[in-house]
Amino acid sequence: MAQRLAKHWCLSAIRSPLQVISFPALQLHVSGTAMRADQKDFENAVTRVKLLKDPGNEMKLKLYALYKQATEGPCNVPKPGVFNLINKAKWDAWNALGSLPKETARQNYVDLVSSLSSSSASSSQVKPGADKEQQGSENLVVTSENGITKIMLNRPTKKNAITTQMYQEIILALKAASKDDSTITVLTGNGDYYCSGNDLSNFTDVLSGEIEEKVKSIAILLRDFVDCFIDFPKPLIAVVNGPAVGISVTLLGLFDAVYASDRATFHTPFSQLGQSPEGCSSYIFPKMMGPAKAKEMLIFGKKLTAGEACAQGLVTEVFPDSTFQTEVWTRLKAYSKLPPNAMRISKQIIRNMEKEKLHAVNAEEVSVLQERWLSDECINAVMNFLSKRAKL
Ligand SMILES: CCCC/C=C/CC(=O)SCCNC(=O)CCNC(=O)[C@H](O)C(C)(C)COP(=O)(O)OP(=O)(O)OC[C@H]1O[C@@H](n2cnc3c(N)ncnc32)[C@H](O)[C@@H]1OP(=O)(O)O
Repeated sequence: MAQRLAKHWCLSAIRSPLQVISFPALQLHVSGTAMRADQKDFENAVTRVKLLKDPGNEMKLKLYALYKQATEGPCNVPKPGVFNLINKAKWDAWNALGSLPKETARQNYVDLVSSLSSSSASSSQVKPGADKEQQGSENLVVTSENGITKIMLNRPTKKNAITTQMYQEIILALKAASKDDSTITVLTGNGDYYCSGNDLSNFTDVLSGEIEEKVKSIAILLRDFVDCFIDFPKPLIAVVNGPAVGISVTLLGLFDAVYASDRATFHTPFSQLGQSPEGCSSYIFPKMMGPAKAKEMLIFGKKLTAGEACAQGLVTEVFPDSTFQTEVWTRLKAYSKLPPNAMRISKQIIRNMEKEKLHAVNAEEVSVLQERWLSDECINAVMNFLSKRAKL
């Protein structure tokens, strides 16, 4: 079974030989360690490493070598043949560690993952108080100006589909925005789409035997991601500039205002994808729009127009596309001048009634999804989407 799943999810591993080096391999020899890493630290680092921005092949080899040394000790397997490029590179890296003790390798692995995590974090943070500060990455542009922090999905050629790296960057951007001196935070998309949801390639960069681990790390990421929206302390506004799909729709229930262009549509094709709802929508949508309308969306995948979404309470207000940006940003500038503490406190008093419940719903949705991602229904639906687009 595991082999069959891995075969399905493995498509994207067929590019350059070193691209298929798997992430638990990511290790480097770092000396001068202050604290000893225990087995739990090591396991956490193994989980975290899969969520990092791709650090490049050289670093992946270092991580691989340290991982092998930490778990199996010195390399004593036969050297792969000269044409077996990937395995030979991995063997060379492991063998180069000689008789490094397992504990040292484990510590070095943990230290290296920490250093990679913090450099990836600092590269996407908005500095408090920045005026028109531009941060983030190519795919996520974060700016802060006139009391408004704007987080913009910037992958228009892929309809702003969210990669695992972008989930992490959004978490960091929200954490930074919660502490900066802006009064409101806005999430929007660049191009004709607001967001096409989860990037369906997120599961494909795995090697045989790694699918369960990968799914587990994505589940942790999803839970942290949604938790950030539940806990976000300031007014959070979605500027829905075009169609929205999947998780970008379900999350809207956690925003404080949702302004939509009349070109926007709202689509949650979970059953079609063999998946199930997330973003606390299984709880918020029925409360917001009544069970009948919520089930039409979440079970049957009915796509709503902006007007319909507004009538169901998912959208605050719809604007003509031709004047959307001007009208919405004028409105937001006015809101950003309201007393920030009063807004935070009002948000808090509303959210606190339900916070615990929302965290519990999030945990339950993620646990169900984790199983769904391993189901034939889900694998077949995602493979179907990806294979239609595969360029040979
Ligand atoms: C880690 C936590 C996981 C949380 C789980 C969340 C659940 C979800 O979000 S489920 C929703 C997943 N999203 C989808 O099912 C949408 C899939 N995309 C589409 O159906 C269509 O692309 C579209 C209706 C959004 C747009 O169709 P259109 O004909 O206008 O454009 P395309 O040619 O199809 O797309 C352009 C380009 O973008 C790529 N792309 C679009 N959406 C995604 C996506 N979700 N994942 C990966 N790639 C996507 C598409 O493949 C095209 O790429 P190429 O130009 O390279 O072929």
